[in-house]
Amino acid sequence: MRIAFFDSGIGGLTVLTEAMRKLPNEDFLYFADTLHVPYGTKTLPEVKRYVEESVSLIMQGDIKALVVACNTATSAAIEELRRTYDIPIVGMEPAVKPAVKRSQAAGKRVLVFATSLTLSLSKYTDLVARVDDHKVVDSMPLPELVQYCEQLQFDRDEIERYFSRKLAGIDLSQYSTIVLGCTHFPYYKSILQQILPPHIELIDGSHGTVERLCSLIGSSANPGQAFKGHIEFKCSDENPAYLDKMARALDYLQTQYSAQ
Ligand SMILES: N[C@@H](CCC(=O)O)C(=O)O
Repeated sequence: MRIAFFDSGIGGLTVLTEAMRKLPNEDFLYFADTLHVPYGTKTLPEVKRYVEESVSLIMQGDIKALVVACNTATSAAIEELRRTYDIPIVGMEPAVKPAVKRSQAAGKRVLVFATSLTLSLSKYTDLVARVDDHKVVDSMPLPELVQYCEQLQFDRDEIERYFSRKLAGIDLSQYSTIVLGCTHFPYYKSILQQILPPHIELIDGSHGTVERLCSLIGSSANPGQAFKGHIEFKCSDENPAYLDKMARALDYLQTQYSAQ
């Protein structure tokens, strides 16, 4: 039986990469909803429907656990999925709580990057209301970064120009922590580390999500071993070129990891 990963596109591969390191003996199915990517600029009813359709296809296979490796899909539909299927389902949400803790120790603010839909939904606004006692959390949607990522645009100069535009007018010295609240964004971790002031720490949810997966499937993390499992890639429009893109994106992430 395999563990399924699901995202609108290639974003969830950032979480799969972490799972391959921690669970090197598992087999995985990775499903991208290429018919409807991006999710983050669509409406809640649309995304709910796309997630339900995708997950019903995924569940036709021999699946022992599902990772919704997408903050937007999690915010929109995780409760419904958990009501419908009785296998372990792990979702993702922007890592606001640990970010607030770290920023308070430094006396600084937190900036959350996510999709427009994630930032507008109650799952996120309730989370911020719960943990942001001192009103230090600011949020910024980065829809273009999802598009760049889907085009495998990893050119440092291009991305640097994009962030200069986005962050113009923001005093980064006030921030200690940036939360990457969309699974497409960790592709840009090393570029961001080069272009942001060095005191800013980037955090994302991959590590916590895979820890949660390990505990739900009763498997202890086994890092350090080479990955020996099998990965099947699928996408909703069944485009062979996209399957190839997923393989290239996964290679890119593995190069990034091994360079760290
Ligand atoms: N992977 C993204 C979804 C991006 C999109 O489809 O707009 C997330 O974690 O939110």
